[in-house]
Amino acid sequence: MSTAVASSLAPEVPISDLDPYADEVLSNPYPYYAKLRDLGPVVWLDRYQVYALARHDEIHAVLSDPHNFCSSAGVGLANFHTEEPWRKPSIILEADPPAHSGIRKVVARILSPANISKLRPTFEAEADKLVDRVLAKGHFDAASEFCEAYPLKVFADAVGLPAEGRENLLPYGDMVFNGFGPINERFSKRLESSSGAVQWINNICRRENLSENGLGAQLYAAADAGELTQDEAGMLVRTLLSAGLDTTVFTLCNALVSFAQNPDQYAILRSNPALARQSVEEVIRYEPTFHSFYRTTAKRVEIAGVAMDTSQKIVVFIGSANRDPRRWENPDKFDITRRATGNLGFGTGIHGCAGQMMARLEGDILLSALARKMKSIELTGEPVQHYNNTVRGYTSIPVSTTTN
Ligand SMILES: CCOc1cccc(C(=O)O)c1
Repeated sequence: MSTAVASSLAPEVPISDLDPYADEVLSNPYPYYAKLRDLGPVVWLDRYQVYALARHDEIHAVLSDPHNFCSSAGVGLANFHTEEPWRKPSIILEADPPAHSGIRKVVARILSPANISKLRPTFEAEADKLVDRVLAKGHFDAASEFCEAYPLKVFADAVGLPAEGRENLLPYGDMVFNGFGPINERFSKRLESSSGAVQWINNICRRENLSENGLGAQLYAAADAGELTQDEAGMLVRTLLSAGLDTTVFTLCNALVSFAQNPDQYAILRSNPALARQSVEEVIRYEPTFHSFYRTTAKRVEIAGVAMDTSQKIVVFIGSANRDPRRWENPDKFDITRRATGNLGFGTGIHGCAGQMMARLEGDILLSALARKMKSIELTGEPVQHYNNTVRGYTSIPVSTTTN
């Protein structure tokens, strides 16, 4: 049916045979994004039978309009109206108003700056310990020994997880983010190898396995107060563990690689560590962890004059919106002095990332701790890219560093 729709619209909608999930595209998507932007505001991806948006304004408009472009049919390629989800849909990410609103209110309170700022002293102490440890080595893998280690310690502690079993977290997140793309080999291989991780996650989200006063316990306390059911509280702990680890790990990886590849920018941060928070924003714009997400038309609707039928999947390339010259001056330059707020790296609207203040807190604290003690950083080998259908980051970043 969608092909018929597309072919009847074909004169209006440029068709592309791009495979956004091909390794060579994932390794450097930006030239492909530029081609998509130049083709037009709406493009038909023939390979996946979906509409694609690559320009900032149309993406911003779709993400800001949950009534016409819904999330309850899934925010990946799979259309929950016609296919079984591989896991129980998220009650916040894959939900629409009104069901979404009450749930979001509880999560927003628990992840609010007021609530998470209490974590700052602990996050700062852990950042100083980790920075001292890796700088004492001088040569280390900034991905495995630094960018992964920090959220797996501070965020997992904040949620209230026990120390053992955390090796399941990144593989589980990798599966979740692969699951927003096609059921390709990358996803199927991860699904086969991670059944243990799925069991572990489902078990660890249970109230009795979490610490007394962590973010997980606060979700169950909201259930005790009648704001959620106990089941919903458990599902939201799963949300925290699905969305809050791989994303911050890769954001920190992208920050370290961006600074190592732009030493002039690191020198600016070094001269003023208070710029750490602003530089996190520029990292999220320049090298967002999230690259693509989907919405589904909830009725017959038009974008940029293109008429779409209901239940049509639309992929929005967030990584392209953040490099759109129609919105950003010199978009391909990593520039921590620019005002990067308002970029779409955390999405926007009612589904804007609920954990963005947590991500900023971790990035701000770890990068300023680094900037105070590390004089320089340089790559001693090619960073090893992590290939995933939705998120971009690294699994290995060999570096050498000098201190004050
Ligand atoms: C914007 C990222 O939000 C996410 C990502 C992955 C899983 C979930 C969830 O709610 O389980 C949420």
